[in-house]
Amino acid sequence: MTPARLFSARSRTMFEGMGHWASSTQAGLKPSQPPPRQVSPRLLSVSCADLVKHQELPGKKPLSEKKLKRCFVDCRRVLVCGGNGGAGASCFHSEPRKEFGGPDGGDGGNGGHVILRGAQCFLSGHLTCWPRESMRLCGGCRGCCQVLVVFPLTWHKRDVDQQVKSLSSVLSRYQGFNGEDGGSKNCFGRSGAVLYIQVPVGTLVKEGNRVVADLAHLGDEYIAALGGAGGKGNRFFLANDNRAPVTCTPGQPGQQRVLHLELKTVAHAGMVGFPNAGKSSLLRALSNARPAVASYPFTTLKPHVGIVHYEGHQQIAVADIPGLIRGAHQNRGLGSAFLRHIERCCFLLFVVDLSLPEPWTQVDDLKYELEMYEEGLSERPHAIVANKIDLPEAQANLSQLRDHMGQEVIALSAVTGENLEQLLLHLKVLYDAYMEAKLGQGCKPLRW
Ligand SMILES: Nc1nc2c(ncn2[C@@H]2O[C@H](COP(=O)(O)OP(=O)(O)OP(=O)(O)O)[C@@H](O)[C@H]2O)c(=O)[nH]1
Ligand SMILES: [Mg+2]
Repeated sequence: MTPARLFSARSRTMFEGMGHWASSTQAGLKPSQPPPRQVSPRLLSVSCADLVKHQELPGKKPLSEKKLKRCFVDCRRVLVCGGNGGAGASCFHSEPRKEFGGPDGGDGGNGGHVILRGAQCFLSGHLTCWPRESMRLCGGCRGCCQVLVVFPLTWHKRDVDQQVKSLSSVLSRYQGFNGEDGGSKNCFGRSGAVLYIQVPVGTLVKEGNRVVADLAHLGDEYIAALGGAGGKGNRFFLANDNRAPVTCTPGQPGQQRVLHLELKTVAHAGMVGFPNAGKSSLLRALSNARPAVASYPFTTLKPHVGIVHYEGHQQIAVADIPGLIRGAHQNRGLGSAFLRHIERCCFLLFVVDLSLPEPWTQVDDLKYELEMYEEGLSERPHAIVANKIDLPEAQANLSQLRDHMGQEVIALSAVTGENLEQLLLHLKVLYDAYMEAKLGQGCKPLRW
């Protein structure tokens, strides 16, 4: 299938050869097969390059990586307290000509639970107990349109944009809503509303060292703290041997727990590579994500996820993981903190800087680091992407890399857009294989 991105390119030239390309790829074109004769491969490359150049959004100043990093939090310690139950009432019915009407104290309402919910939402982790005037219904995404999500009125769209896939807005303490006390005339107190804490999909919930929940899918929920039961009113204690009970019970306090939230970025493909290999440049070329690009190492300080659109509304999420170096598993460079973001990726793209001598050593080192972090991680389905093919020294290294690897190497240039379409097609092949494997196992595949 042909990536829809190619069709949605702004370049007019793209559409000239589209008809042939679409029909032939739908007939089962493999990424290794050359495109059909009628279509000039150069035309496709040029359109990708155009895409790379024209992706800047007009009028929107991109935030610096440093500022984005400040907003990115992947660990949080949270104290969650369920709402307290309301107290039962103790009173007696009384009206003219019916002086001893019996006990009519109602029960207290139950305290509200505190629930963690995996949401792929532009709002994450916002407290729902701001003053009523500042409440807004979030209709912005599938994950939370039924939930009352509240945020301060002073926040702008740009502020909430940055909350995506981060625990930065999860507060250190959440208190559930209390149940109301019972009243006279058998009035039961209202139960406290459920307090939803929106956390990004891929959040692991730990209590001590024990993993208690894994919110790996959109809409996954975990009851972090139970609300306390409401107390009983004196009407509840009415019995044959006690026609006028005065007893009523107070509400139970809500459950209190200290939880550790840990975010592991969830994406279909994870880009792994040494600093300066061109991972961020590649993500910019493939998607609308805007990670910072610069010629110094460790430009990227947090994972970025970009979406690659394909025909039929299929979307593949690609994550740009900060650069790894030798010894990353021993906390060298940016350390092992970012290795955990690779764990959740369904398949990997090893991005190699082809302009450096002996580029195969980069792949070996990367695989070693992954293996040291978690056994079997380097065995995930993967592709080797040799970047910077536009540089003269890269051409000489390519054949050596191919000989050493003994598998397909996708040589491309993230800057000029040369051969990007081969990567797009290969991504789709990896994605299809992943979907098939998941459906074969009867598991729910990750959809974006
Ligand atoms: N000539 C050429 N330069 C490239 C290409 N891709 C990336 N670069 C350059 O390589 C440098 C590093 O690119 P980045 O995309 O920031 O690399 P990165 O892998 O994200 O680096 P870190 O964020 O530090 O891990 C930049 O100066 C890019 O312009 C390419 O295909 N050709
Ligand atoms: Mg980068």
